Order: sequence, then C-alpha cells, then structure tokens
Amino acid sequence: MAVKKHSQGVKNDGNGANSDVFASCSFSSLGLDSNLCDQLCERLGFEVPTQVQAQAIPVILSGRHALVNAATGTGKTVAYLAPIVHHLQGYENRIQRSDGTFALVLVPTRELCLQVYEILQKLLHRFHWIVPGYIMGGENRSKEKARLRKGISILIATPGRLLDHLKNTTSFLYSNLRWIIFDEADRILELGFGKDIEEILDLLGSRKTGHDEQENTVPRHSKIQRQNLLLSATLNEKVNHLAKISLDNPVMIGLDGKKIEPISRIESYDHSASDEDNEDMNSSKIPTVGDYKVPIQLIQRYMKVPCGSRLPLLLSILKHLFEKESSQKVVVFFSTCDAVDFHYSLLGEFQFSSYPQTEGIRQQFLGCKTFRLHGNMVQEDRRTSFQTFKTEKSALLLSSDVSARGLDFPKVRCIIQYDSPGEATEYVHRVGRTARLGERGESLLFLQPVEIDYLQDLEKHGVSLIEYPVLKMLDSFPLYGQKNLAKKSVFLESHPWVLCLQKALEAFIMSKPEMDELARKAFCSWVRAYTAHRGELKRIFMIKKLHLGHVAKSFALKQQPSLVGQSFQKLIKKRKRFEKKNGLSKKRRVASVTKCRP
Ligand SMILES: Nc1ncnc2c1ncn2[C@@H]1O[C@H](COP(=O)(O)OP(=O)(O)OP(=O)(O)O)[C@@H](O)[C@H]1O
Repeated sequence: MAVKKHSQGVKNDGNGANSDVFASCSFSSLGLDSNLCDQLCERLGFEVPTQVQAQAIPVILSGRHALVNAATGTGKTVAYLAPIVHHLQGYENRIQRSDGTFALVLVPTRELCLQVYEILQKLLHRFHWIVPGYIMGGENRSKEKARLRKGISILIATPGRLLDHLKNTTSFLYSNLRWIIFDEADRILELGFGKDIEEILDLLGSRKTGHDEQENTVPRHSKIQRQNLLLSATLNEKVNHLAKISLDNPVMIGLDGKKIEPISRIESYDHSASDEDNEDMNSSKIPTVGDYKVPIQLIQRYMKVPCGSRLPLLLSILKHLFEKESSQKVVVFFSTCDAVDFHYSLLGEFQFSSYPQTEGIRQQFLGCKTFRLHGNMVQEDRRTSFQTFKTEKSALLLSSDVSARGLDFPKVRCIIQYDSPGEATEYVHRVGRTARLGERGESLLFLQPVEIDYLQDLEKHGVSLIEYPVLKMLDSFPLYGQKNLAKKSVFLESHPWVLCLQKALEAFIMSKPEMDELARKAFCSWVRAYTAHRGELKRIFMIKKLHLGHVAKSFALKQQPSLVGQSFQKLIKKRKRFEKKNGLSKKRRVASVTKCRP
C-alpha cells in the first residue's frame, strides 16, 4: 500500500518548526520490535519518532505509570499505542481472543474513539492475532456485546458506554487487563465523567485508596501488573485527583519550551528507587504551570467585532480565506449545536450579489464544500461528516466543541473561533486542530469589544494573540463593482460592505420561515450558553453587557425574539441567585462591569 511519508512531507516547510517536533533517533533505537517499526513506516509513513514519542516510548515500554503532557498534534497517540502493541505481539504464547481485553483506552468523544481505532488497526496489520475494537455511545449495544464476548485485545471506549458494559455484559473478560490509558484525561473529567471513571477504576480493581495504594493497583482478579497512563496537551489541577487515584509512582513527561524535557527520566522500572524519589512520584503532583503548549509555528490572531456585525464578518473572512487559497480546510467553532445548524443551513442557501439591484447575478456566497459536526446529530451523520471532512482536500467544517479534542483532520489551515471557547484549555485544543506536527496554521478568535479582557486571561497561560487587520480585509471586497467605495469607512460596523451584507442576510432570513425558525432557536441557545460561562470568565462574558438586539442581529434577525426576553430574565435571576450564594458581591460585579466596558 502506498502511504504518504508524513515525516518527509512536513519536514521542509521552511519555518524550522519541524526540527522541534521530530527526534534525531529511530523507532528501533527506542526498543520497539523491528516488525512494528516496519509497520510504522510502511502503513503509517512514520520514519522517525516525534520528540514526545522518543521521550515516552522507552518509559512506557519499561512498565512505569506515566503522565504525558505535550503540545497538540505532536503524536501522543502512537506514543502509547506502539509500546502496548510491542508487548502484546512479543508474548511467548500468542494471545487469543478468548483471553479478553489486555489494554483499555478511554477517550472523551466518539470521533476520537474512531480515530484511535483506525490508527490501531494500521499498527496491528502484521499482528492479526491482536484484535482491536471500540465501544461508544450511539452504537448498537447488542452488537458490541457480541464483539466483547468474542474478545477484544485492545479496546477503545468512551466512559459511559464502558461502564454500561462493565456492569451489564457478563461475557466481557478483563482479568488479563494490563493497561488503562486516559487520552485527553482532563476533557474526560470536564465532561462530567469523574464519577464514572472512579466507578470504572473500582470495577477494574485499579483504584488506589489512600492507605493501601500499592496493593490496590494490582487487580483483584489477577496478578498482572497494571500500567496506567494519562495524556493531554493541557494537564492541570483537574487531573490531579485522577492521577492520585489511578497512577502509581508515575513518570511525568512534558515539553519545556521547544524541546521535551523529562520531569523525571527513568530508563527502566526501578522498584528500588530511593524513598525520596518515590515520595515525589507518589504525590502525583501535576505541575500547575500557567503556560499551555501551543505549536510555535501557529499564527494566532483575534478580531474585535461589534456584536451586530459578527455575521457579515464571519461570512467575509470565510470568503476571503477561500478566495485567497481555493484549496484549503477551515474549521469554525460555535458554542452550541443550534448555532452550528443555523450557520450550516445559511451557508448552504444564502446567495448574494454586491450589486443589490441586479437580482439575476446572485450566486452562492461561499463556493466551498461545507460540513457540520455536533453532539446532537444522529450517529451515522456524525460519522459521515467526520470521515468525509478528514479526506477532503478543500472544505469548511462548522462544529461545536465535539471536534476540539484530539481530532486529527489533515491539512487544516485555519481555525476560527466564532464563539469564544471559555476556558483557556479549550482555546488551546481548538487551535490545536491546525499547525499539527510542525505544519503551518493560523487561528482567528472573534471577540466583541466588551470581551477584550479575555486576551489577558489567555496571556496568563502564555498565549498571546495579535490583532487581525479586519478593515484591510473588508476593503478588498468590491462593492457595486468598485473597491474604492468601501475604503472610505474607518468603522467596521458602518463599512459599506458590512452594511450591504447584513441587509442581504436579514432579507434572506425574513424570506425563509424555516431559516427564521433556525435563527431564533440558535439565538436562544446562544444566550443560554453565554450565561453559562464559569468562574472568572463570568466577569468577561457577561450577558448584561450585551445588547440583545445586536445579538439577534448576529443571527440576521431584525428583532430580538420576544419569547427569549422572558427566558433571559429567568436566566439573569438564576445567575444572580447563584452569585449571591457564591459570595460574588454586588460591588465586585459592578466593578468588573465598569472595568470591562470599552
Ligand atoms: N512519528 C511520526 N511521524 C510522522 N507523523 C506522525 C508521527 N507521529 C504522529 N504523526 C502524525 O501526527 C499527527 C498528530 O498525531 P496525534 O493525533 O497522535 O497527536 P496528539 O499529540 O495526540 O494531538 P492532540 O493533542 O491534538 O490529541 C497525526 O496525523 C499523526 O498521524
């Protein structure tokens, strides 16, 4: 099978980033079986390991528990899969399906489940006796039961469905379980799977208790030594608890600036490590560093856009990107599933002419293929969108945060965060869908003038953005056939192109009742999502500071839907009660409002 050589393909892009991504050693020098190394090269096109692979593979091969923290798109998946395959293929007595599950990989989303499964299938091509498999929400339970009964050697799972089978599928055999891996560990917890995970660890006999840690890491039903691994580009305090209850004496592997520097470098599992060492490891303290690791070659920008002009600006930047480079992939992130649906339908149908009088020459505003992905879609559509966008050479994906973690869409050039991500971790993972493995990439964050303090929040985590020259971009669109006409405006909201586009969008929505319905629904969800910002972010993303009429405009609605007025009032009251209960004083609330006003 002819496979594109990734490492060659991305090494010479001229920006120097790749020398920091790849290590100067071979896979075989890391201790991996030669057949497996050939497989990595032939099937996956991986000639040399990435830095994080070079660092993690020997540690994982040694049997140590590990916590791996490396930037997005640096190859963490193979860093944990390759050592598992290495061990399993090397067992003297070939493993059989009837031996049940040896390794369990837990992931937060269905798409990531499928993605890891695909990579695993490729890795196992020469080792047909090792059976890969997945179980996840949205799939047929009975079929999964049947597969589990037959036996799956390496199982990828989402937590809810795994727990379901652990409790209800008696034929699911895991007495030989040796590895438990948490990929995107922090996200699994953020999605509220904390309790499920604890129950899973309990059921698997892999949960440590405070007093008898060593003993409890050995499964109740077998004498097999467990090895647990936690991985993410953003490990933070949230993962501390999981690390404490699941990792025993872990090695921390992380990046320091450009190069990976081990926090603890251990060549082999040394049971006789000094007490001092053990104390340090056993505390499983995840460094609460402020800085997140964003690919160094990624160009990060923000665009300051008044609420009422957001929609024409989004459409304009997309048009600009696809006209500048007709063959490219772009992902736009929204805060809600309804917003994804609305913008998807809008882009599919909206036609425009910059000569408003000449109806005849209206054409599709964006000529590119457009896909959508969010958690409310039926599983089959979700799978098709994900797989098709992956293979397209040029396309646009409109998505909720379901795509933010771990997904590896090749050749994505630009990430647009139309709705702000909230936590800085989410920002980092969203932009991490581009600039993967040293490739070039750009990101653009939409911020309203009242939200501009969010930049400071990102700055606290070592993430700095530069402003996008938005007026220059708008000036490039000819209006009534003339470019110069547009150039006179210095204010974005009164720019002739923006005004003309907004007017056309509003007319379009008014003319289509089904679009109007989608717009209203999206508006309501957007307001709800906006009020749901947590902690410190509540002071930046404050619904009270927004003009709801302008928010409605951003869904091309001429008027704010009245129905929402009531539910909005309810939300405000609810939030006030919450703030009172949590001691956020009126004084502080007022102060934060004043500080954030433009
Ligand atoms: N050694 C290698 N040589 C060439 N390409 C590689 C190598 N290792 C991984 N890749 C490719 O790099 C890309 C990113 O890998 P992967 O998805 O494992 O990154 P990640 O660190 O898990 O990212 P994220 O944090 O976003 O989940 C994939 O396309 C993968 O095929």
